[in-house]
Amino acid sequence: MSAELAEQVRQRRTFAIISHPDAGKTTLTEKLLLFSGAIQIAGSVKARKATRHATSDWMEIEKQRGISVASSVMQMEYRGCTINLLDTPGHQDFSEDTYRVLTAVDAALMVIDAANGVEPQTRRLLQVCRARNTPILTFVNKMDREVQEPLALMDEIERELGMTVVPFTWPVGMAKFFGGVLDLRKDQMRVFSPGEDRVAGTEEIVDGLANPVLNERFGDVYEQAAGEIELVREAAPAFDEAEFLAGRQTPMFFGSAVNNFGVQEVLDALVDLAPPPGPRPAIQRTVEPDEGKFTGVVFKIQANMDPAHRDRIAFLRVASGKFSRGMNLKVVRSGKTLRPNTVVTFMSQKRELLDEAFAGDIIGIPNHGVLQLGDTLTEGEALQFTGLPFFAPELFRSVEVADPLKTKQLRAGLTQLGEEGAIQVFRPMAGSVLLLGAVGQLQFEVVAHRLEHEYGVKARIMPARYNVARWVTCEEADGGEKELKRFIDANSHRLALDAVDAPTLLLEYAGELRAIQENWPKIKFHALREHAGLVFQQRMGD
Ligand SMILES: Nc1nc2c(ncn2[C@@H]2O[C@H](COP(=O)(O)OP(=O)(O)OP(=O)(O)O)[C@@H](O)[C@H]2O)c(=O)[nH]1
Repeated sequence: MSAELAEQVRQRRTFAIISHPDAGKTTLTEKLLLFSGAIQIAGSVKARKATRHATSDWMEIEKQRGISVASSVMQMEYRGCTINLLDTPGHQDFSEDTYRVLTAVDAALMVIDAANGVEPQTRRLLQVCRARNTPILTFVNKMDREVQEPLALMDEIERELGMTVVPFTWPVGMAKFFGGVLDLRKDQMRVFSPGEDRVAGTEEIVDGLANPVLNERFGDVYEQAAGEIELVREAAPAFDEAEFLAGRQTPMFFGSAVNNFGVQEVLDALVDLAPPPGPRPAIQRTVEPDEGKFTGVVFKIQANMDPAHRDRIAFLRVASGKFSRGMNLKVVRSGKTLRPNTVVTFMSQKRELLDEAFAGDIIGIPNHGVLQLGDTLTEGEALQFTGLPFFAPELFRSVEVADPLKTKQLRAGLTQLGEEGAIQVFRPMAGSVLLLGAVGQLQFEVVAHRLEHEYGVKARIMPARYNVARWVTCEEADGGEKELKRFIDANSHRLALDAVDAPTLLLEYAGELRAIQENWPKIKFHALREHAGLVFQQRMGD
């Protein structure tokens, strides 16, 4: 069994695709799936695009929710590997969700629009990848358009994202003079021909980067590319696997997703360079992927489209061992046992019933609230995986029901939406009005809409005076619980409890924080907390 398991793990790649909206993530995803033969026509990937023309933002989100259950995780087979591809929501208001998706992958594919270079959302996402040392592959897209010079792009990525860039391919020209890419490793040029429906692997290949044919055929743009390559070869370091795996060095590829050009190289790089599932830290110990026993962690919860059923899908990353349908799983937090029979996988864009899954795979477990974000599932062992982040909200609202008789429904609805990670809910220690905290404005609209349609509660969402939240803790050496209680007693008027009862300081101005920190040097203030009240020390700024 363990030899089989080790082999299954070795053949797995699990990665997220990240970019600023409109860089071509959807298009690239679709082409990757086409290449691997996972789909004939990337139906649901295309469908996602159609929703973009919806009239209002939250309606769009509503529609996307349904589609994205199917399209947010995709599995494909390529060159003997099982590749799990996780999509990340493009809208920055939903970046918390994206951050959590990034905890479930072993690598990330960054798509850059060659005209726009590094954009704000790329920067934010990269910060999270860097904090976790996630290896990153870079695809520079839209070379068929008027774009930035490749040297300038390379420089920008290095400077802005703090990684060394190692080009694996180099473009010859751009826009209508885009001739193709020089493959620096295979010593050949792949010639570009436009066409959305171009079949994989049919491009013309000319051997030898210095082949005189290239100069004759492409003239100036070839000469320029050859000159740039010389510069790059002198300046850029050689590819170093350890640096790549540590997230400090990124292989860079050029292409045009819409023209199906340069996509196969990316898929090959995922197989050849991206790492298989590795060990994952839990509070109690480190878990190896090829351990015999199953363990997994819930990193995303998504409500299903059918509000009448209220079922939700918990997305679980298998951290170790093998999952088989019908096996008993212990939810470590609650001690409850689950025996999921209708676990789904996401092969070929359809939710299919799944019989088995291995470390690295993503499985979906429909449930009615038994599973929460961050939950660890095991065959019995008491284990809690760490690392699922919750960010201190930056926007706050108070929430009340129009009809006081619906108070119970409001609380129930908010509890579920909070567990799903759609919003953060705080109960102030003084007073009874609930507070909502979000990272993006759109989250409030979605919550109001869903409260009404899924829970039958018309909620009044009103301005709140807070702008800053910090989770507070105190280490044992600094007085621990006792000192924390002293702090809480003295500040209860500006403290609230979050969904897992972690005490949180709420402030109107960031400036107040400094004064409080000075007065309470033994208390730690955190902008990021992990599931189960554990805390990251690190500040993840903008
Ligand atoms: N010219 C050109 N256009 C492209 C290329 N790849 C994608 N596009 C276009 O760029 C636009 C955005 O592409 P998408 O794939 O929808 O971008 P996205 O990153 O998924 O966007 P979000 O879903 O908003 O995150 C679409 O109109 C694509 O047709 C390319 O290689 N060349």
